[in-house]
Parts: sequence; structure tokens; C-alpha cells
Amino acid sequence: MLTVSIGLVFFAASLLFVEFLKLQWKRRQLPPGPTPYPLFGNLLQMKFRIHHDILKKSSCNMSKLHGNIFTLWLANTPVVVLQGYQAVKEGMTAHAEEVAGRPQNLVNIFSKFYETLLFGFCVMFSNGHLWKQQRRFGLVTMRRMGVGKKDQDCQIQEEACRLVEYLRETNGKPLDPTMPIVHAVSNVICALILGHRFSIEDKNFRRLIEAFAEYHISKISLSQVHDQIPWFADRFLTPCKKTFSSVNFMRTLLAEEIENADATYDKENLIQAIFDLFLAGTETTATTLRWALLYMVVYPDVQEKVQKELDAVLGRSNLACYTDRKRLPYTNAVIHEIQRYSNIILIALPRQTVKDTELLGYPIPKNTIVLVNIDSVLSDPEKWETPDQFNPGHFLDKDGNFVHREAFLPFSIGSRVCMGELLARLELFIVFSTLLRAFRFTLPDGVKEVNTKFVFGSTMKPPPYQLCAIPR
Ligand code: HEM
Repeated sequence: MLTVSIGLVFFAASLLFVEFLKLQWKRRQLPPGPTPYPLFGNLLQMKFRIHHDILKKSSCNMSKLHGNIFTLWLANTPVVVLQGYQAVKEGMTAHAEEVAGRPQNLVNIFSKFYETLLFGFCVMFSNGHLWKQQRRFGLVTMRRMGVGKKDQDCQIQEEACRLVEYLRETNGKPLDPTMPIVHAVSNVICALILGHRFSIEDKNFRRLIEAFAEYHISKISLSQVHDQIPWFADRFLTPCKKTFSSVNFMRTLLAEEIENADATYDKENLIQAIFDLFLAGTETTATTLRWALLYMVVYPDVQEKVQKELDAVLGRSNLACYTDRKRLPYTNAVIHEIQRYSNIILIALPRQTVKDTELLGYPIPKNTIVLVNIDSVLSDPEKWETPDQFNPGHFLDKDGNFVHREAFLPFSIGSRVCMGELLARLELFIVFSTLLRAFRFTLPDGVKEVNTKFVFGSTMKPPPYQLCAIPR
């Protein structure tokens, strides 16, 4: 009996050893990185989590050890990580088309669950012709609907003014600004792509927003259960059922909207394009605006300076337009610093090489996953004077003029750069300026300290907080 056990242990150890050698052979041409082990790759070193703290610490250490491009193994899948401005810029632009894919087999990095939810052709995760078609369609739709034109300013101004009205009704009492901000941002997208806004009381609108929130909080653990036993999850797991029912509701509502608009486009394609813009465009912008208000209560001197500049340049009555940013260098710098410092997307959506290519001198085979560490760019010590401090001075010269910084890449870079960058910039500028002209934001009485440590998720959100909007 003992001999059989020893034999089995020896056999298993030999298998593991062969696997170990195979792994070392496979990694010989890839960028360097920590030694991967059979079955787990580097997951043991990463404590089985792609968590920010771990990634920040380990990627800093790894870039010190291995340079600004290194390979991590998630089980037996190699993932090449680009770290810091120089590596990200070069890696994403030198052969932009060759790193423009998304991992086809999302099971490896996300899950079958998400693939099912996204119906396989969401612009964010599609590839090749389908991606090009969806991306072009989305961009043309946004342009046709006026993004970047004067009309778009008016739509955003209208939402900003309604947000002001809503906050005014609170009479300076403490409130969590999350829902009013989400309503405002969602209505900008509705007005843009559906041609009308919704009243906050509208049942469908409320359900639509809840459905998107439901979608965003669907957990990785949930997806893993769904992947293993889909029939069970679909029938008996309430969060799973809720997520799918939310997605179905969203798509049905969008289908009805298109029906009413008598559209002549390919219906499925159009639903997906609208869905994408909603999915990618609401949470990101709303989360940034929530950080913006939080930083204003944490840094009241910055808030006061913005308000002084807004009063001096725009007076008390004019509405803020996007072109005004040129006359408002301090306000513009503060908005940029809010985006840099809040850094809501630590790592861009995963990329995949679509053919054999080269990244920073290393040959990278087709179908290799590439991660762009945006966090490491927005806090690159070689590019920012005080990377770990909230400092609007990062975007100002010594005379107080606004300066563009090449390492400001919150929307990523390359062929798959954020499609909604312009819309997001418009929204952030107009909503932020309108709110700061109307209110002084303060902490509720008795609250002396605020937690600014982000909550890890699909975007890095501020922890729930309350503030008072005191009319100016
Ligand atoms: C503050 C707000 C926003 C931030 C920080 C942000 C950031 C990003 C980032 C980092 C990516 C990944 C790019 C890559 O893979 O390299 C992305 C992709 C994308 N974003 Fe945004 N985004 C914002 C707002 C928006 C808005 C308002 C929209 C649309 C209305 C939008 C639509 C998209 C789409 C469709 C993609 C996928 C592009 C593709 O795969 O080709 N985003 N965004």
C-alpha cells in the first residue's frame, strides 16, 4: 500500500515537474516576470486576486525587477503588462492595429457569464469586422446626434440645471449625491441617442437605471458559479436571475424606443450600439462627478478658487459652455486633476494581439493578452511632480495657464481608446462648473473626516458619503 502511495506521489511530482519545465520553455521569449508554477502560474504570488493594492505593489516591484513590460501568468495564460507612460504609449501606438483585439475567449479572464450577458457583439468586447462596424456606427451616431456641437452643450446644460434645481430643494440638508448624478448623466445619454430625456418619476427610467446598477454589481464569484452550473444559476440563483432579467429589461426598453422612432437600421445592431454607450458612458462619468464633489469638500480652498474664477469669467448668469474652458484655466486644471487623482479605471479593458507582433523589443505571439496599467501612467513618478497628491498645479504653468500633459491618459490610448472621450469631457466640464457656480459644497455638521479610499469594482468608486449643497 505504502509503495503504491509513494508511486502515486512520485508520478504526480514528475507530472508537475514536466509542467514546470514546459512553462519555463513557453515563457523564454516573452517579457520577463516572476517564475510561474504549474496549475497556478503566478496566482499564488498574487494571492489569487487581481486587486489594486496587490497589483500596485507587485507591479511596482516587478517593474523594478523586470522593467516596464513584464509577464504574469494567470494559471496557464500569459498576460503581458505595460507599466508607466513610456511603455504604455509605445506599446499601444507603435503597432496599434496589432494590439487592438480583446481576448476572444473571455472565459479565461472574465467569464462565460459576461459573454452571455453582452450577447457576444458588444463594441467593448468584440473583434475584427464586427468591432470596426460597431465602433464606426457608435461614433457616427454620436456625431450625428451632435456630440461636440453647440446643441450638445445645451442638452448637458439642461441636465445640469435640473440637477441644480433638485439640489436646491434639499435646502442645504445632507444628501448622498449619487442618484441625482446618475439620473443626470443617464439622461444626457438618453437625450443623445433616444432623442428625449426622462422625468425622474418615470417608472421605466428608474427601472432602467436600477437595471444598469444591477448589471455593474454582478460579481465575479456569481459569474463563476454560473459558468460551472448554468442551469442551476439561471433557475435558482436570485442575483443571477436578477442580472439577466435586468439586461432583458434594458434591451426590451431600447427595442421599444427604436420601434417608436420608426428606425430603419438593423435593429439588433442598433440596440447593441445604444446599450454599449449606456453601459460604458453612465457609470464612468457619474463616478468621476461623485469624486469631483467629494474632493471639493475635502479641499475647500480648491473649491473656493474655482468659484472665484467662475464668478470672474462667467459672471453670475451665463451658462457654462465647453469652449469656456479656455478662459477658465484653473477650473479646467481642477477637472483634469480630479480625473487623474480619482483614476477610476485602474487597468484598461484587456487587449489581445491579433497577429504576431513586437512590444518594446519583445516578440509577442498572436492571441496574447495585454494589460495597460492606466494607474501606473496617471501616477508615473517620472511624469508627475507630486503623483500621490491632489494637485491641480499639475496642469498649470507658472503663469497659471492650462497645460496639457502627455501622461494624462484616463481614456487610454491607441485604436481602442475610449469612444466617449469627448462626450465625457463635455459632461464633466459643464456639470462641474454649473454645480460649483450654484452651490458651496460642505460636509454635514459634525463630520470632520471623510474616507477617500476607493471601493474596488468595475470602476473605482468613492465610498458612500453625504454632503450639503449650500446655495451661493
Ligand atoms: C470619465 C469617463 C470615462 C472614462 C474614464 C472612460 C475610460 C475608458 C477606458 C479606459 C476604456 C478602455 C480603452 C482601452 O481598451 O484601451 C474605454 C472604452 C470605451 N468607452 Fe469610455 N470612458 C469614459 C466615458 C465614456 C462615455 C461617456 C462613453 C460613451 C458614451 C464611453 C464609451 C466607451 C466605449 C464604447 C469603449 C470601448 C471602445 C472599444 O473597445 O473600441 N466611455 N473607456
